[in-house]
Amino acid sequence: MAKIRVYEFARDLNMTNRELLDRIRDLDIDVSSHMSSLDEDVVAKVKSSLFGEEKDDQLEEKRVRPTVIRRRKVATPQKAETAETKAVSAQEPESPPTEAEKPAPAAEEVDAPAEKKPVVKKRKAAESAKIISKPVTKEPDVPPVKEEPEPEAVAPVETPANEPETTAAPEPDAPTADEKPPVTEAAAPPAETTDEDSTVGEASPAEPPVAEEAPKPPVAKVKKSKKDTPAKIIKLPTTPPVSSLAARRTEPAPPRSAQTTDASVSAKDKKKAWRKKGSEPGENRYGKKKGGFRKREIVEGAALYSGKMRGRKGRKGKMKAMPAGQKTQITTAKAIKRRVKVDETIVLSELAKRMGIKANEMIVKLMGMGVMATVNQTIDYDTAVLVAGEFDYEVEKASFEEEVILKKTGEDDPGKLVPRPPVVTIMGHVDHGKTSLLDVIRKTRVTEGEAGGITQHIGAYHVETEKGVIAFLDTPGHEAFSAMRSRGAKVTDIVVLVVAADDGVMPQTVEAINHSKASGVPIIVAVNKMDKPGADPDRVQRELSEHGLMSEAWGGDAIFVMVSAKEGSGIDELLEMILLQAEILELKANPDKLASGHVVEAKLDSGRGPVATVLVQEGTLRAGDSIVCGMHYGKIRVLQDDLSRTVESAGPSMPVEIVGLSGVPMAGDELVALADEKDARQVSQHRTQKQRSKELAKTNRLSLEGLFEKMQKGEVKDLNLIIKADVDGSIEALRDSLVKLSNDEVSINVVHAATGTITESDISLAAVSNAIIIGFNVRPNAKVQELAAEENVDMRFHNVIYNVIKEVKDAIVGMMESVYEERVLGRAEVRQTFHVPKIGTIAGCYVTDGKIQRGQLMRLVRDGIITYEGKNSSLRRFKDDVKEVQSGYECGIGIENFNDIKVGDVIENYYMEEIRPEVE
Ligand SMILES: Nc1nc2c(ncn2[C@@H]2O[C@H](COP(=O)(O)OP(=O)(O)OP(=O)(O)O)[C@@H](O)[C@H]2O)c(=O)[nH]1
Repeated sequence: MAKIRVYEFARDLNMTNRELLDRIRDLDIDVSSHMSSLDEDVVAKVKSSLFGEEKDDQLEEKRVRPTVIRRRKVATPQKAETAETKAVSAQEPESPPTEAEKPAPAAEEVDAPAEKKPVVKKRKAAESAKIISKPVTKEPDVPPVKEEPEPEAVAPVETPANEPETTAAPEPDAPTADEKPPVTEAAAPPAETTDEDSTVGEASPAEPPVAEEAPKPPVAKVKKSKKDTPAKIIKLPTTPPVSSLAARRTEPAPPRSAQTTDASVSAKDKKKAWRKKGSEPGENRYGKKKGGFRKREIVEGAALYSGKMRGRKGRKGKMKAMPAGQKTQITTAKAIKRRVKVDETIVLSELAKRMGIKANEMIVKLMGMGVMATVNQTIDYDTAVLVAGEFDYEVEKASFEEEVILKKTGEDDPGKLVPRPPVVTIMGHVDHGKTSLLDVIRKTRVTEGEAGGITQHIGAYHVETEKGVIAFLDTPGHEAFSAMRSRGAKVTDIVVLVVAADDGVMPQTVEAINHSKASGVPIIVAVNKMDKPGADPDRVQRELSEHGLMSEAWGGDAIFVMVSAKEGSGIDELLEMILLQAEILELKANPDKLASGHVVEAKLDSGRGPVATVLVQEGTLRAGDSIVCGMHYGKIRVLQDDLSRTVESAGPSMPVEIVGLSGVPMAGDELVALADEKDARQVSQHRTQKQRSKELAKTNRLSLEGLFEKMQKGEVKDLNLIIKADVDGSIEALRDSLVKLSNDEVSINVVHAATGTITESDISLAAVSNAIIIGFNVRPNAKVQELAAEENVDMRFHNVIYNVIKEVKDAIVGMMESVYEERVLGRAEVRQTFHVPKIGTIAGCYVTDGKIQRGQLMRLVRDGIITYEGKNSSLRRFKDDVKEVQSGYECGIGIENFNDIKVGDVIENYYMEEIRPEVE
């Protein structure tokens, strides 16, 4: 045998280097360190000395696990009987005296405290009796055991200095079968219990004498031995992983010398000892199935941190292996995922977001493609396709599921179709008597209430005649309303063309004929004003025949009816002809489904919010229905017929006014009722978004193209207009007639047109686009007026379309007559109203700005809309009549011939100043 180094020898003997060195030095052999080499004879000498000593000691072995047996030198009982042990025994009256004397409990002391040490450390030895009970009470499965406390009680004895080394000792010694007290056996917890459990269970049986263990060197040494003999320690599965960790944390290791030295004890003896513990070979020493033991292993050192054993402690303390963390992989989206859906336009940032790339990258790419775009800029579909292609993305045209949501069904089942009333549109030239004719039919006097005597917007009426029901659409007669008229024709079944017998065919008459023909709508000619002396029906027939309308009397198929709205003659015949024509048309609809129809007119009502006149074409519209109407949606709160009577439902061909929309729709917008309000909102939101993106894209394009155009045109000037009106119909009328005024020198553009009052954003837009604002039947508030003055924005207010057109026309041709410009004196807010008998309503006001003068012109503005224009009839402070009231004061204002004053209204006081045109 060659020389062997001390540490190798110690490892073979399962001893610590220090222990072995001590042994060797005890034999008077000179060794300097664990690295010293030992000769064969020295090794033999040491061995003999060691074996000789072992013979004195009892060798105790304990099978802790099926595969693990712990061996320990057992000290003599006399040595184990320390004073402390006795004390502990004395404190336990239940303990049989024999047990106290037994060496076994003392032997436990060596190991058992290892787990309990933290408790022991905190308390003095004198308190050990109290501490003793703790581990037992902690374990619900374990009944009070006399033996339990012993390890704790003894612990301080063994490590008087409370050295952490002792605490780190995790291995409870295996008691022999003989020594194990019966009580402990009964109380012993199952092997699967926690470390503490096992410690308690294993600690209770009789253990080898402590004497030899007690004076053992500090654990620091043992720790070294542990390091020196890693392989063997790993083989000992007694200590669960957590204990191993604890041992590592508390640097010094438990005294293991006994075990390590016993490692050489034959397996035969171990088995023998084991069999005594368990009644059956398949059971552990507690008679329990031993399956749980197999799973426990001691893991120490690097193994603890290896991926194999890394993991968390599962239920019952088992270590669950967890896969080692994987390196982050950069993946490329699948081809199917590299598709984005884009509407007609998309905001750049949104596209970048959908593609999962940075907006900056996209901007750079676009710049490379010659497109300058910012993050919030809208790009059209084609650009989106190109830029997405650069990033390997495909762009699909998003066909929003609007159709799916709206569930547009095809043809109705013929069995469900029932006859419906005809929808008749009355068309004709200005002042040929359309409204008068309808008046007679409806037997009302609508004409009188209209501003300027011209119909401003489409009205829809439901007329019940003796022969049947007819729905009438009263389209405005002015040329400006052509667009709306053509829209009206789409929902129209029959057109009644009114031609004044004394005037004959005029431009709008021809236009009406063309619209009707284009829509394929049959025409019934009503030759009106037959009562007039100059009436010449033959002339009308002749002129109309030139436009393809040949009367039956003249051998054609066009129906001509001679009427007089003034006298009411020929009306019945006209209605008869309409119903006859309707019969030929076989007009049918299915009333048993959700309604759909078109908006005839819409406005913002100060009290009711957005109000739309709709003509139901199919199905039945009911109060409470969820609807989507153009870009708006809502739930119908109120349904009213043309006579303002609340109705529950409206069937096909029934015009009704609806309240409950989120905004004011446009005339001609389609209305669809949906089963779910959520769907309605979704469709509306989608439409709004689409519209916004369209406008944004348009604005961007326009600015560039406009610049180019300007350069091309050279001297040509643009007149930009912003139109704000109370109702949509007026906007269309104004837009059409104003744009038509464009000539070679001036190009008129409507940059923005919307319903509602003039807002601050309108002023901003006018400022940047150098536009003139035309307010039709609307008034801005004081703040907006101030802003307009600041920005030098010209605002023009009118309530007759003709006047607007004339003003603009005159301005273009440079023939402006002296104009009267209004000068606002001041405004007062209505805070209270009083009714004074014989006088009417008096508004209790507070003058907010300027001053109010008696007898001056005034207008009543409610929610930005002009409700009334007239004069203030009275002005009082307290009971005195005054000429004027300055701002900051309260006053009472009476309005001439007007009593419908409400709290919150604003009274605007003004006068007209004549402005002479400047002579160039
Ligand atoms: N003598 C006579 N006058 C009529 C008759 N019908 C209408 N008028 C008059 O003709 C004028 C115009 O009538 P409206 O009904 O307003 O004509 P309109 O076509 O509706 O006009 P717009 O709304 O501007 O398109 C009014 O002064 C009526 O009194 C009629 O049968 N006989």
